Amino acid sequence: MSLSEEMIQEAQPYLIANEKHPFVQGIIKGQLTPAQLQYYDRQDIAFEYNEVAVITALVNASTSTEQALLFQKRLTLQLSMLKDWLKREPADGPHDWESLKQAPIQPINQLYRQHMVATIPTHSVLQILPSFAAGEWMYIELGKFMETQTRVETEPFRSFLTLSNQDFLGPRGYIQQFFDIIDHEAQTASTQEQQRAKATFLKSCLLEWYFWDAAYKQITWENWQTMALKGQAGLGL
Ligand SMILES: Cc1ncc(C[n+]2csc(CCO)c2C)c(N)n1
Repeated sequence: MSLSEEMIQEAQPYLIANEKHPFVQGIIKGQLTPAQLQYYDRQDIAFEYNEVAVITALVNASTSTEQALLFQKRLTLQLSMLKDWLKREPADGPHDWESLKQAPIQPINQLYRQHMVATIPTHSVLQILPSFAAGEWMYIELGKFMETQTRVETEPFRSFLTLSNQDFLGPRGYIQQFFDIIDHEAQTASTQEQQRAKATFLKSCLLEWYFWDAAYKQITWENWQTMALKGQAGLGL
């Protein structure tokens, strides 16, 4: 079994957990509050800007010009998707990049972002790519799952986790090309390096679950602070 096949196989329990998360179920049933949706939106735009740094690092760490061009193409797509996203004006007012810069990065988002950027100093495609590819893989798989569900057809739920851009899919789609690169790089890596890459992939899958959870519960530094200073024990969020 190739390294990417091992990653995908071992990530299955995380995929199922993500499918079952009340936020994902809430998208299906159209049962999320504007505050939950707004929290997700703000945190996710900031998350995707952080991905720009990770994709840029992949361009730099590429082991062939072909790889560099693929990552560069993915980087351009990321920036154009972000541009479209920022252009949208949700009901609660415009969210241009200037005002988003003021939005605080909340705890789980910070943890996930730092997990990803921590791979950058390795200068290794095998270490950096799984941190990023896992999130992309998870969204693609959740998109396929959504197609099997009878879901609410009103916005904003209808477009959420809906596979629209075909560039991600198929044998020449981004995700398959990323897995092919992981397997190519694994050929010249030690067992320890391969295991580390897999652990990074799985940790991103776990943090995907916590990203939904943070939005569902609207976890902020402020309510963390309140809980701590009130002296309450446990994860009672
Ligand atoms: C928490 C979180 N994880 C991963 C992504 C990445 N992502 C989700 S959809 C998409 C484009 C493909 O449909 C990409 C890159 C994200 N935005 N938020």
